[in-house]
Amino acid sequence: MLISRYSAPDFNPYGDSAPVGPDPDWAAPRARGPLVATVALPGSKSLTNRELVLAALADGPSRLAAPLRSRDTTLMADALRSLGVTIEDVPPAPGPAAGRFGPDWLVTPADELIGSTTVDCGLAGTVMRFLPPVAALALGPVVFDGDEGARRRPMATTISSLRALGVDINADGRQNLPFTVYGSGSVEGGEITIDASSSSQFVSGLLLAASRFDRGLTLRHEGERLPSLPHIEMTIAALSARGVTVTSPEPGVWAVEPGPLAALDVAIEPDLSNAAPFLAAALVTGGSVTFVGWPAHTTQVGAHLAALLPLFGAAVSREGDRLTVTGGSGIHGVDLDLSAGGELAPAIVAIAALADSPSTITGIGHIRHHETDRLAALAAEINGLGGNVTELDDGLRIEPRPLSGGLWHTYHDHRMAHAGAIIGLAVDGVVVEDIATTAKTLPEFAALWEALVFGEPGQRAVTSVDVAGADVAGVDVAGAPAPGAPAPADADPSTEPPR
Ligand SMILES: O=C(O)C1=C[C@@H](OP(=O)(O)O)[C@@H](O)[C@H](O)C1
Ligand SMILES: C=C(OP(=O)(O)O)C(=O)O
Repeated sequence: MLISRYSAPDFNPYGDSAPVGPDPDWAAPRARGPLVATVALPGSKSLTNRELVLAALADGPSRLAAPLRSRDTTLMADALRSLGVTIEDVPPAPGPAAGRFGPDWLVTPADELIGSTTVDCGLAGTVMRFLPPVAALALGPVVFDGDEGARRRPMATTISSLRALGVDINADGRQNLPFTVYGSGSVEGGEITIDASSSSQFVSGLLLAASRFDRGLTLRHEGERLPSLPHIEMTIAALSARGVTVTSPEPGVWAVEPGPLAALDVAIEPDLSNAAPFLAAALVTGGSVTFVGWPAHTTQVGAHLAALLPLFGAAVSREGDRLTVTGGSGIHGVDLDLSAGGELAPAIVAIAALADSPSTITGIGHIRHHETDRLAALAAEINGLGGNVTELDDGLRIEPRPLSGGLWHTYHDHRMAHAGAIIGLAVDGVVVEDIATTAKTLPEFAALWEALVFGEPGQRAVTSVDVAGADVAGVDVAGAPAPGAPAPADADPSTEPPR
């Protein structure tokens, strides 16, 4: 049965006496037993923002089915519109996800990209690193700026690489936002060497636009590390699907042939990185969470969760497009190199903080440059609840300790909010600051999480956040633990930090 309890804007899960409305501080719901639920989530941020850029540079209109509607993707769409691209809501195309995630986006490229505009990057790495190469193809100046936190994110490689390609940029001596790209309508292209140690997005941003450069691009990375390789593979796969020839003659080198980008209708996969907190809930509460819409093949790094969560003690099974994570044998510490999937780190570290033995997560020095310094933020917040987390140069050492409630700061970071919610499942009195920050990639997060924890068995909670009448995302709450599921977290010392 469909119910709309959680879609009511003034729904208050804490009872009639508690305040309703946009309280920025959110009492993270505590699980009183194993959570058993089925979850469906909206589209991937990384896929939506790549396909928006590629569709804008293509040789004809492209339809994006089930795109993510969130702050990061709205900023991308608005920025492309201001460069002259038309992006309209259209009725969903027939297909398995038709209408489930609201209207499709129809992207019609401009005859000529126009500058003389300002791009608000918000805090979106994909907007600030993917769009300057596109702006270089426009005619006229394009100013790039963003949130205060965005002005701290590294941009030196974007600035220097475009300059090496002959593009005029005025950054007033800064290596960060704001800066102005003076697009001349074309980029000659050629061969350049960059250092993408602090973000794979520098590579993806150049590759996405490179087939539109007169001579294409040969890009070489030279630096101490190259994080988030799956995201670069996602870029290459998206380009190949549109007929662009991309090769990687050796690790850290990519060559993009000049030529047209084909128009293409694309169905956006659900966001598997945003699945992390929901799947973690199964592990933390000894319950069972099924994610519906898990792609058979994907370049999303969130797919690694199916291999990562068993390292902590979860059982993972798969039937068609349903991936089920079941907890119950406790949570065990892990030693893990997470360089391929730094964006999964906040959820992974939150799980590790509730484990029965220490964990060391390495290979993630670059996440100091994400929405916030995630190594410092995770250490500060877990330690603030009584934990024992030590910052390493490129990671964290987590020695689980009994945790107690308190304010969990989020630093404008959606995944810090997810991490606080995970810990709040097992610890009384965790209050997550500024839960609205989750709108960066999943505006429905709090509603879905409340449905997961407070939902009445057998009922379905849906949210319809920004598309009237659309079933944007949902949680089905099951009546009983899955067969073989363990006792409630309250009764399981391994998931219940003592206090
Ligand atoms: O290209 C992308 O869509 C992304 C690449 C990664 O960036 P980093 O390489 O900076 O970690 C990832 O963490 C980010 O969430 C999204
Ligand atoms: C690092 C992230 O975002 P961004 O795309 O802004 O870099 C993230 O979503 O975890």
